[in-house]
Amino acid sequence: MTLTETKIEGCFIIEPKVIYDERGYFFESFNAKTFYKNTNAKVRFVQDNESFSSKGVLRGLHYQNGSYAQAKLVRVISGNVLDVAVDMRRNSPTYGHHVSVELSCTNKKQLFVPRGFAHGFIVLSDMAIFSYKCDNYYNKASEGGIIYNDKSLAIDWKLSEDQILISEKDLLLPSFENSNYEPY
Ligand SMILES: Cc1cn([C@H]2C[C@H](O)[C@@H](COP(=O)(O)OP(=O)(O)O[C@H]3O[C@H](C)C(=O)[C@H](O)[C@H]3O)O2)c(=O)[nH]c1=O
Repeated sequence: MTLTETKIEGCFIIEPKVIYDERGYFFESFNAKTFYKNTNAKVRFVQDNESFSSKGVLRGLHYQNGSYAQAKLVRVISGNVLDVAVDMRRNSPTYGHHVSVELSCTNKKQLFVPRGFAHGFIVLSDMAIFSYKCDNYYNKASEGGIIYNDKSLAIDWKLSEDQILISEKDLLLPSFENSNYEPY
């Protein structure tokens, strides 16, 4: 397993060691000892999520506020997505900056998104199964987010506007400047 810290401190790209043989492949999708040793992240994952989405579906940009903030370890089991994490930590030197990385069943890359980030992804393949670990439970009342096409963030989602499929809820999310983000 190799871990590479991104330009945003605390946000890591993880590439597992894949073992191929005549039957197919095997890799450890999570190993606590390696993960904690290499990220020094003080997280204890308590919830796994999985979602299925068709091409063009954009889920995000979401976070949970305050004490319900979630760190996430995200990966793609099938398909190919562009995954995006936006630094919402006002005291961070990379406040308002984002990381975007293609995660796919082919590259088997994972992204560790610490607490204090808005997170989302867009499906670039015909479909995608997205699987991730969270270090805090879902809490609907604490949900927040920012609109995907916020001008100040200028995220390149790779697909054209007419290809993007987004929920009514996500279309109503506020701009980055007007977000309701509460520090954890
Ligand atoms: C997140 C979540 C949702 N739900 C229920 C609530 C709704 O009835 C249904 C779909 O929820 P939602 O539309 O919020 O799902 P996504 O748009 O995929 O939300 C996720 O999108 C981006 C990618 C994220 O990083 C977050 O994990 C999460 O906000 O699942 C649950 O029961 N538990 C949960 O942990």
